[in-house]
Order: sequence, then C-alpha cells, then structure tokens
Amino acid sequence: MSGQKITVNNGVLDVPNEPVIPYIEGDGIGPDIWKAASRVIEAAVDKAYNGEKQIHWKEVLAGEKAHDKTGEWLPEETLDTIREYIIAIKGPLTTPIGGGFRSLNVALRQELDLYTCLRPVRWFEGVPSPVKRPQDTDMVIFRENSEDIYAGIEYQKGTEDVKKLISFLQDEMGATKIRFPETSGIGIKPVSEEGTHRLVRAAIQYALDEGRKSVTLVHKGNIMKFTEGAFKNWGYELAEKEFGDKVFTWAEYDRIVEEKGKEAANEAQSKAEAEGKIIIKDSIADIFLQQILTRPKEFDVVATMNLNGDYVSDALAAQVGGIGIAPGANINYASGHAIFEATHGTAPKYAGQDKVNPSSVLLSGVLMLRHLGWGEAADMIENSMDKTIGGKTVTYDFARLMDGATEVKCSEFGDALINNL
Ligand SMILES: NC(=O)C1=CN([C@@H]2O[C@H](COP(=O)(O)OP(=O)(O)OC[C@H]3O[C@@H](n4cnc5c(N)ncnc54)[C@H](OP(=O)(O)O)[C@@H]3O)[C@@H](O)[C@H]2O)C=CC1
Ligand SMILES: O=C(O)CCC(=O)C(=O)O
Ligand SMILES: [Mg+2]
Repeated sequence: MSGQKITVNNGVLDVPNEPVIPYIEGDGIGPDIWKAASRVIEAAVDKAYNGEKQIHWKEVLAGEKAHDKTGEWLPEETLDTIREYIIAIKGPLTTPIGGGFRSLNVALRQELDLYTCLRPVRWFEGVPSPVKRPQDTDMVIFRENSEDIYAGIEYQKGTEDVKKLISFLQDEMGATKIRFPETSGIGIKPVSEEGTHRLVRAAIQYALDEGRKSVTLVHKGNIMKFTEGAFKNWGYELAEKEFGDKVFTWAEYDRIVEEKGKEAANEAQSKAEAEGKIIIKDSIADIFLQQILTRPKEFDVVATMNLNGDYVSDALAAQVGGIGIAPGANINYASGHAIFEATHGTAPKYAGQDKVNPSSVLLSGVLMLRHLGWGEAADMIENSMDKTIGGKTVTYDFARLMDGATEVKCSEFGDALINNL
C-alpha cells in the first residue's frame, strides 16, 4: 500500500501529502454513509490541491464486520494500527442494551485515551430546525471521554459482586440510602481532578485559539457534590491557575461580590469582556438544557462530563437540524491521537437502504481535514453543503421537514455534493 504515515512530535502533527488514514466502516448505516462521505472527501482533496495531496484509506475492522471476519469485536490489530497511524475516522458501532459486550466506541476512546470528545454544533443555511432562530446556536461541546458513569464500572443485580459491594458500602462505609439492596444493580462514577483538568484545559485553550467568548462548565454538582461539584471547582481552579489574566471566572465574580458587592462584580466582568477575556462560568445541567433552547446566544464553548456531554450533544444537534448533521472527534491533545466520528449511532432500521444523511460523518471528515491543516478542502465541502442544502437537495430527514425539497438517497446526496464542490 502506498502513502506515508502521519507522525507526531510533542503533540504537533507532521502530515505528509499522501497520508495513510485508517477507517472503520461501522455497523448499520455505517457502510452507506462511509461510502458517500469518503467519495466527497476524496473529490474535495483532489480539487483543492490539484492532485498534489491524496488520502490513502486503510480499512481496519471493528464491530459486526470484525466479528464476522475474525471472531473478535475489536481486534488488537485495529488498535495497533490506529496507534501507529495516529489519525483515524469511523462509522457508528452497535452496542447491545442491558447486556452483551460493552461499547466498542467507549473502548476505542479508553484504549487510546482520547479524553476529549469534541462536538461542534452550528447551523448550516437552509437546514430545517424545530427552533425559530437556529443560527443563534453556535456551541462547541468538550465532553470528557474517559471517566464518569460511562466508564462501564457496573455490577449486576443478584451477582456475588454486587452483594459484596453493597455489604461493603453498608457495613464499612456507613451507606444507609440504598433503597432496595436485595434488588439493586450498582454503577460507579469516577471523576478525577486530573481528568477534569486536562479536559477543561483543552476547552479553554480552544476558546482562546478560536476567539470564543466563554466556557461553561456544565454539571449537576448540587446533587453529586464530590464528582460533578468537584468538576466545577477543579475547572475554576485550573482556569485561574493556568490561564490567569486571559480569563475571568464566576468564582472570581463570587469573591468580588463577597468583598465589594454585586455592582463591583458586574463591573469587573464587563471590563473583562471588553478586554476580550474568556468568561469561565458554570451551569447546572437541568437548567442548562432549558437555557440552550431559550437563550442559546449565551453559550459558546461547553465543558462537561461524559454522560452530560452525551445527552447535551443530541439535544443541541436537534436545534440545528438533527443528528443527521452532527459531527465529532475524539482527541488526545498530548499524544496527537484522534478518531473522528459522527454523534449519531447505527440507526439499524435504515441499514442498507442507502437512505440516511451522510453529513455527520462527512462533517467529521471536515473536522479531520482541518485537524490535518487541510482547511482548503474542508472549506470546499462546507461550501458545497451550503449550496446543496440551500438548493433543497436533501436526504429524507431534512426532506420531511422542508417544503419543495428534492429527496435524494444517501449516495445521490454525495453525488450532489461532489457536483457542487
Ligand atoms: N459513536 C457511536 O458509534 C454511537 C453508537 N450508537 C449505537 O447505535 C445504535 C442505535 O442507537 P439509536 O439509539 O437508535 O440512535 P441512532 O443515532 O443510531 O439513531 C436514532 C435516530 O436518529 C436518526 N438518525 C441517526 N443517524 C442518522 C443519519 N445519518 N441521518 C438521518 N437520521 C439519522 C434516525 O431518526 P428517525 O427515526 O427520526 O428517522 C434514527 O432512527 C445503538 O447500538 C447505540 O449504542 C449510538 C450513538 C453513538
Ligand atoms: O457507544 C455507544 O453505543 C453510544 C455512544 C454514544 O451515544 C455517544 O458517544 O454519543
Ligand atoms: Mg450519544
């Protein structure tokens, strides 16, 4: 196979003109969307660089295809290949509910320590949305990707393990609030200072690099004090310690209120805003879900834990047209490793129908191109998307919400995008 390896030095990528990029096709709708999206990416790269740059795709196996071919759901070879080639892209993978194997998506993130799940949420001209002003939603989610209840530390009802754990909690830790100990399953929620620091650091650095206005720490710290509440406190501490006068935090605001009153605190915040400092604030997760809908302009970069980030990603995607157009990336900023993937899953009822919207995985490819420094090709795809959707040539998910749309198949939408490059 031709092509060269991407290398990384101190977290900085060295990208050859013909990089080898591993891809996982994915389960369910994966093959359909990958086929359409990869063709568009190839065409855009070819056009943007007059054939001087080219991606050499290298298929790696995971999920049902891997199981059929190798008997394993996530072969070690797949992990080794992604470790070696640094950057990869994937389609969605199925996770059984309530039993069976644990999420392969989560396993990939954990194995490669891809601690940031980056999910930008913005509206594209012409995309149908359930809100009146979808253009007001422009946020970038930094979801912690390696900890929380999502880590998969769980014990099933009735097992020896759960009995042992419940006895330990009751007899040695003084827990009195397990309501039905005989019939409980137990899940564990690890949230660490280190994990919080590296995620919040990445979010603030992104806000500075991209000229964003604020970072909101989203948590349920009033109820889960030592996990979600600690996330908030550690986030503020990190912001003040590492970013100093580049930020103004609501923790600082509260201190000014205590010392000098509210008016002085408001003045200090206004001054910080005028000086272009990043405002670091926080919001409790339940009210946050209301406010992103009612006052989306007040939010910009969002840093949160794993489960909150999962919920918030799909909720915000809805505001800008739905999960069919919601990209993402899983990144370790220190090692340089990254896997780009859509926010949505395998949508099994549409598998093999060449029907669904390939935009989420395609826009994940756009994020990947930007990450590689190939912004010209990325811009070209986004412009083509504006033009194609603006011309009302769309897949079923948008067509059902638009008047006068031409509904096309997944592959045909890919063709239209290529024509409009
Ligand atoms: N990163 C990953 O690989 C992820 C994997 N999953 C896994 O996927 C499986 C299915 O999960 P499920 O809860 O059904 O969620 P999905 O995201 O797979 O699908 C839910 C619904 O979202 C809409 N949708 C999803 N993708 C598209 C698309 N490309 N274009 C248009 N509409 C789309 C469809 O809506 P409608 O019915 O309205 O047409 C679909 O029925 C599970 O096993 C889950 O664990 C889930 C999320 C992420
Ligand atoms: O791993 C899964 O099956 C679901 C993951 C998910 O919903 C997400 O990461 O957004
Ligand atoms: Mg999800």
